[in-house]
Formats: sequence, structure tokens, C-alpha cells
Amino acid sequence: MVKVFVDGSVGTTGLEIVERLSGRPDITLHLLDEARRKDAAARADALAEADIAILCLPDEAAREAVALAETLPVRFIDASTAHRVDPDWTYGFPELAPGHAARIAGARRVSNPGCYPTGFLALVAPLVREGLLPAGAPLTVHATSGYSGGGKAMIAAFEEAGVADATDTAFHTYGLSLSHKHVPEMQRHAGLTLAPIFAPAVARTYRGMIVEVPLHLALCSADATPARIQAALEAAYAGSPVVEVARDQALDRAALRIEHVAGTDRLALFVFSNPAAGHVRLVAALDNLGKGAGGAAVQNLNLMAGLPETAGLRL
Ligand SMILES: NC(=O)C1=CN([C@@H]2O[C@H](COP(=O)(O)OP(=O)(O)OC[C@H]3O[C@@H](n4cnc5c(N)ncnc54)[C@H](OP(=O)(O)O)[C@@H]3O)[C@@H](O)[C@H]2O)C=CC1
Ligand SMILES: CC(=O)N[C@@H](CCC(=O)OP(=O)(O)O)C(=O)O
Repeated sequence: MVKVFVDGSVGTTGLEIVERLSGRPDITLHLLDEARRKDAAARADALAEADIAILCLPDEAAREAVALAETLPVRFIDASTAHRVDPDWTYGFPELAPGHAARIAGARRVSNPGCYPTGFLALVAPLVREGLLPAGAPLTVHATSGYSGGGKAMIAAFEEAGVADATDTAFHTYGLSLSHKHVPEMQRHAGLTLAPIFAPAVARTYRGMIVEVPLHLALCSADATPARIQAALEAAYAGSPVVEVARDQALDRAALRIEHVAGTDRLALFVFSNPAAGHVRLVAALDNLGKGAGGAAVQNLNLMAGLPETAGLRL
């Protein structure tokens, strides 16, 4: 039995993780009740008893949890942004590169990826690694998230008319200072020398996400073609139980919906192209709370605990 403490278990991500772990015979789940869940001493005790702690907290509280456990043997999975480019932490995207799942399995401290970077890195990292995209390529990322991506505060803003920042919008773009907190992890883990321009948005749907990287083949390496890009992605995820690369590149596909894999822990990748124009649209569909957060945390937990990688996942 693996003893798991979920810190932040009543937040949006925490609840998703608890749902996936509850009732599993291989896991003993430790949660703190409402009165003690923010109590530092109670959290420190829970950390002392756990084999693995999953942090589903704002960045500052995640750093605090790690500090509380400085001298303890507990291993961490941190769902926050706090440690995603920290060289002392292993980046928790098992499909990032060959052998990376084994690194996560042996790691003490694993940083769960951001939801948007999960889509971006799945599309771009293999192409940089295979030399189809130069490391200095000037990339742009357009993405739309369901509103649960902003946690309890954004859920309230979309669902409760009475709150201070209530909104009735159907869709809004944001990140307009062009310094979103996900950019450093996108650049670092894709192996890019130039930071991508990131244009995120939110739509009035609870969960689901589309991440898109449009590419001019003129900006790619000389031997890059849509077929080679498709083949590189298929090779990178061959046999993956979580990441799938669609083979249907039909130009007349009517639409790709934000709900495509919502409610699952899958990640679906697409290469749409017009070879004559030299235009490609790399698109990822995921659930911000699935492979974008809770599903990824459970996948990492399984790897770290030596359990079947997909146990408890919604595939
Ligand atoms: N939502 C998403 O799609 C994704 C979220 N993440 C990341 O996961 C983390 C959690 O996000 P999310 O679940 O959306 O956020 P929520 O705001 O929904 O939940 C955060 C939870 O942490 C609790 N909390 C805050 N401070 C403390 C503390 N000091 N001690 C104990 N508990 C505390 C909050 O308490 P209270 O209920 O009282 O507010 C809340 O329950 C964040 O770092 C976020 O960036 C990552 C990927 C995707
Ligand atoms: C819609 C929305 O607001 N999304 C969040 C990101 C959600 C997420 O991935 O959380 P992490 O930052 O921990 O990765 C944002 O843009 O800040």
C-alpha cells in the first residue's frame, strides 16, 4: 500500500485527484478535514506519514509544504507552477522524451506540468528533438481553456452572478502582458532558444482545452513536410496509452471541439496542413483537469510508486 497525502484536496485539482484515487486498493489516501486542512502543524504531520504527497495548492502554499518537509523522506508531486523550471525537480511529463518516464519513476520531487504546456510540449518537443523545428523557431501558441482552468475563483466568476469579478462573457482572451507564467516551462522543456508568444483564452465551458501552434513550413527545417511532422509525432507516441496522434488529416474536417477529450485523461494530437501553401496547424486537445492536471498527477504517482502507469486514469 502506498500512503498518499493530497494537500489542497478540496480545490478544483485536488478534488479531481481524490476522485481518481478513492477506492483504489493499492493506495491509502490521507486527507485533512475542513478544520485542519490549512493548519501547518497538521499538514506537517500528514507529510511525515506519507510516502508521496500531491500538492494541489497555489504556488506559495506549495513552497511552504516543501519547506515543512525539508528533513522528511516524503516524495512530492507538485501541481503548481512553483517548481516547473527548477533543476532540482523532475518535470512530470512522462512522454516528454524517451526514458523520461523512468526518470519520474525514480524521482523524489516531480513537478506536474501546466495544462497549456502539456499540449504545447506534446506537439513541439519531438519536432525540435528530431530537427524538424529549429530551436530558434519563432513560435506562437494559441490556446483556449475551460473556465475550471482558473480554479475556484474563476469557476465562481463564471457561475455566480454575485461575486466581485463575475463575468457573463462567452469567451475572452488574456495574458495580454505577454508574460504568462507558463512561458518559461514551454521554452525550457521544448528545448527552444526563443520563448514562444503565448495567447491564452477562456471559453464558457467547464473543462476542456485546445492548444494550437500554427507553423509556416518556411520557418521549419529544410526537410520538414507535413508528412514528416506527422510521422515524427506518431513515432514519439507509438504505444502510448495516453497520447494519441490522429491519422485523419482531412482538410474538410468540419471542426475540432474543445470538448473532444474533455472528461478523460487522454491527449489527442492533430497535424492539419495545406502542403501547397506550406501551412501547418499543430493542434492538441486535452482536458485541463485531466492530462492537464489530475490525470497527469495520478500517472506520475503510479510511475513513482511502481504501480501500473494508467491505474485510475480515465482513458
Ligand atoms: N485548475 C486547473 O485546470 C489546473 C490547476 N493547476 C494548478 O494546481 C494548483 C491548484 O489549482 P486549482 O485546484 O485550480 O485551485 P483552487 O483555487 O481551486 O484550489 C486551491 C486549493 O488550495 C487551498 N489552499 C490555499 N492555500 C492553502 C494553504 N496554505 N494550505 C492548504 N490549502 C490551501 C484552497 O483553499 P480554499 O478552498 O479555502 O480556497 C483551495 O482549496 C494551482 O497551483 C494551479 O495553478 C495546474 C494545472 C491545471
Ligand atoms: C484559464 C486559466 O486561468 N488558466 C490558468 C492556468 C491553469 C493551469 O494550468 O494551472 P497552472 O498555472 O498551475 O499550470 C492561467 O492561465 O493562469
